[in-house]
Amino acid sequence: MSFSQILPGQAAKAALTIRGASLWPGLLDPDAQAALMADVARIWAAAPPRQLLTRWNKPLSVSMSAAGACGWTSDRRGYRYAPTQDDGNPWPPIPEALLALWRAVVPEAQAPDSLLVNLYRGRARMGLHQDRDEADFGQPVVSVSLGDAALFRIGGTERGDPTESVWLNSGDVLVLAGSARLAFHGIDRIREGSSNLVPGGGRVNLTLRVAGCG
Ligand SMILES: O=C(O)CCC(=O)C(=O)O
Ligand SMILES: [Fe+2]
Repeated sequence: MSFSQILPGQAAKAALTIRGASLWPGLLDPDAQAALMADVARIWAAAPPRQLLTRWNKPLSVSMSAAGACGWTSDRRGYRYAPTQDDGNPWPPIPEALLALWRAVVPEAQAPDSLLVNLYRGRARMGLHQDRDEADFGQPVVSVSLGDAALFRIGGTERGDPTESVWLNSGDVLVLAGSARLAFHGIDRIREGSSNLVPGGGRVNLTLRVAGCG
């Protein structure tokens, strides 16, 4: 993939901002999206997606997998980054194409040590939340959308702050950094069948973070 040639120029100029978050619509072309989907299939072969339980013993509607030195997980003990899968196996590596994308869009940041792979099907959604299980909020969060479109909502650093919504489409890249790093955000719904990129349908979201385990 040719991120290293295309991206630095584009990454400097192509962003829209929404509540302080940077959005690059369509940064990944269809070939890059298909190659990333093949990377996701390899991650799923080593770490199958599953509906994690919350502290309240309720399953999340999104199915999750992970890659990297640690993987975000949830169970009755709460949310955390785990150094291995439940069966003790290591998480698969973060795909090289995503590491290259990270370097292109957030060149000043430390390398990511964790990738969360979210699968949304049917009525899956993600309630408004902050990403705050990481060690250093000075490091950004980079998220890539693949497959069906999703209605993304973002507000401020207080739960009651006003929010704005935008449809995220396949190939879009979003960065939460600076004042938006701790912004509340979530996914209200997906538009099922709006893409056929994901085998079996739905939407995949890839979120790269510096958890602090690398
Ligand atoms: O699916 C998305 O676009 C957002 C996912 C997210 O916010 C998260 O996994 O923390
Ligand atoms: Fe999040």
